[in-house]
Amino acid sequence: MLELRSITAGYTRNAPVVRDVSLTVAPGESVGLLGPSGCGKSTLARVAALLHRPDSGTLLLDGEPVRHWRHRAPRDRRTAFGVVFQQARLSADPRLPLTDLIAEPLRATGRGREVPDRIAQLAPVVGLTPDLLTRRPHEVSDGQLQRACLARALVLRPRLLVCDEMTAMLDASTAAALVAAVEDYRAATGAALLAVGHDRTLLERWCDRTVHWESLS
Ligand SMILES: Nc1ncnc2c1ncn2[C@@H]1O[C@H](COP(=O)(O)OP(=O)(O)OP(=O)(O)O)[C@@H](O)[C@H]1O
Repeated sequence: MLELRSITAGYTRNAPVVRDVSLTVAPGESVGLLGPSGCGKSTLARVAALLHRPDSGTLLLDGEPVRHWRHRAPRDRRTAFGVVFQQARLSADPRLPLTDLIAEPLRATGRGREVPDRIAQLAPVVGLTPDLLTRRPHEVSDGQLQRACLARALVLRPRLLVCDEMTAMLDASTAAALVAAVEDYRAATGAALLAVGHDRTLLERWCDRTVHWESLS
């Protein structure tokens, strides 16, 4: 469903951090992307999730080339992806109670009426109790906030999840709970997964196949 062909991307012209990288994620497949810190994994993950426009190369989604990234991408393409980042605090609006944080994508796509039902479905899936849902990010732990960020990523029922070091800041039991929540969602929906990280043991246990950064270009 997702094919990255010869992607070159970066933040300044003439100094790309991703050079000529190719990677495919088949429908329903889970792919682990392993590599050392700073090699460009997150940048590639952002390109894959349509959050960062590459300098060159082609991204095919369901065989169709993607021509627009970020807010210019058509809504049905943007909402095909659910993304979870490493640092929940950087990706969570500090003013919003967790329930509104999770509901953000529904409201942004004019589906606010679905909020109560989706919150009721997702809170137990990610292990958030009702008392936590009314708290703001500064009133919960990193692990609890990451649970909310995972629920937010799932709320529109994406066909592809991109988890960028989702568990890197978490203790082992929270990490295992979040991986289990992702796998339950994938088993129920057939969604695909691109999981980025540097923990070989975790990625090899979690994913159908794990590819090393150096083998991609
Ligand atoms: N917004 C940005 N502006 C400029 N340079 C950036 C930006 N984000 C990342 N970089 C640089 O791009 C390179 C690749 O970063 P990236 O975050 O993609 O690597 P990574 O493999 O995900 O690293 P880590 O495992 O440490 O998260 C690094 O040298 C980093 O300093």
